[in-house]
Amino acid sequence: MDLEEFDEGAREATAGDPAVQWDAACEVLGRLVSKDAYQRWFRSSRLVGVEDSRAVVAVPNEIHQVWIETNYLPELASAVAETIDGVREVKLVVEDGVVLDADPSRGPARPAAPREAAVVAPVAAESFEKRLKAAGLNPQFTFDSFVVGANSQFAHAASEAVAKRKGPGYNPLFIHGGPGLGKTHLMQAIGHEYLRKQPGSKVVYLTCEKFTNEFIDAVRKGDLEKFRKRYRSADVMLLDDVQFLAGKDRSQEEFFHTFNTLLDGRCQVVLTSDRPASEIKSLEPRLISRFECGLTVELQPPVFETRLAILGKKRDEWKVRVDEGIMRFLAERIRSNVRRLEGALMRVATFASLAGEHVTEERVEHLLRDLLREEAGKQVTIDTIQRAVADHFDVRLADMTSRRRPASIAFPRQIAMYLSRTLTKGSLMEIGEAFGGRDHGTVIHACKKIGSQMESDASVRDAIGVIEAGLRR
Ligand SMILES: Nc1ncnc2c1ncn2[C@@H]1O[C@H](COP(=O)(O)OP(=O)(O)OP(=O)(O)O)[C@@H](O)[C@H]1O
Repeated sequence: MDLEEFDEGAREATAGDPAVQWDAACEVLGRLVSKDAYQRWFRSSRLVGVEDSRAVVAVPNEIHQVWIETNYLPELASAVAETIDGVREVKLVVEDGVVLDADPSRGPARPAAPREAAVVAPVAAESFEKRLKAAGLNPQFTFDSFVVGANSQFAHAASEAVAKRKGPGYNPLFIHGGPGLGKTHLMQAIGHEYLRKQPGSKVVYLTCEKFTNEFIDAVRKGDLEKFRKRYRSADVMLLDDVQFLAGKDRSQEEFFHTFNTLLDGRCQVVLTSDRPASEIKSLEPRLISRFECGLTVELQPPVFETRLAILGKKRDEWKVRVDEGIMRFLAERIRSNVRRLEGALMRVATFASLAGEHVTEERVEHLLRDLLREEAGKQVTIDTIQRAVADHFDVRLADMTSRRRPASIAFPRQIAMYLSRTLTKGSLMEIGEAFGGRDHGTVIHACKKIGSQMESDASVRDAIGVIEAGLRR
């Protein structure tokens, strides 16, 4: 059937008037997309009709078709499904010879016969929110709500590339970093984007703890087949906190097979962990190498400007009022964990609204004393580095500052100097002073030596990685 025939057939088959139905759909659409997006992309579109539970929407040209298909299909589908009885799919077709008119003052665009079949989008009866919920996703965790800083630039770009299927071999994508730094947020943003662009895709988010518990349950009930089917048929699998697999041999075995099936079936897998795969204790080597065969990215703690931007974003999202000065105070004092930063903002905002008074820094200091004390304990100082390094190499803390020179002591001391230089703001003089009054030349020499050993010797790299991860936890 050609589309002109379809046009006629559809009109007859539809009980309602397409123009009236389109108006109703547009009313809903206007709430789902921005005013600007509505004017630009939908005002010159029209409903041709409905046939066999498929709504046919004509758009002025291919640019509209591609743009709507890529960016607004779920919203269009929801609006149409909500307002027209029995609609299960939306099809976009391109009008022939329509005048493209995005200016609302010029009246409605002139409809013409649809020319070309474009895309068929299945409309789930449920809303987008329901689909997010079914996938286990938090609706707030999107790319839009994620503030990108130097600490997260690479991880963010990789996640976007995966979501847009632009990465060549980013499978699996392995995101690691300390607690509360946005790993779950980024991972779920990928799932969110997939569902938005491909409403029919099966996105599964779950924590490794849940995976393990369900697996144990399935074994107990003799229900393994159902368990396998559920997870092995996903298009996108988002698995949070894989460090939880450490030491759980049977779960690792099952996970290994699930993982292989997913990758073989071209499912996109995204994993998060609080440390690099190679540092997860008691994790089978074959799993480590599987985890590392795609792309590994790290989230670092954000710098002051990024922390302030995150606070600004949350303040806007939550529509709360907190002074700029207090925001700066929070960004300055809470450095290691964005979740903690958010919690502090929420506490201050709640206090301000309940007490109805101007919140001073002294008041905030009192209000957040437990949190600020914990945070102060988290900060990496030359002292904490010396302790961590002495602990790791099993030497006495006093040897960090002593004059003793055997390699078994000089080497850890040089590593501690290197870490002090890279992880603290201490000057060469201050660092030298903290290591038993050594001069800045000694510190430079230690940093150069360890820096070049890091490049050539994997065991030095590993040792430093382990100490660093411990310091950040
Ligand atoms: N760059 C960011 N921009 C906006 N919000 C952020 C950012 N980073 C983290 N957050 C917020 O901080 C909170 C904690 O983030 P998330 O749960 O993703 O951390 P995580 O790294 O998975 O932590 P954990 O390892 O403890 O599970 C979330 O509410 C998230 O939205």
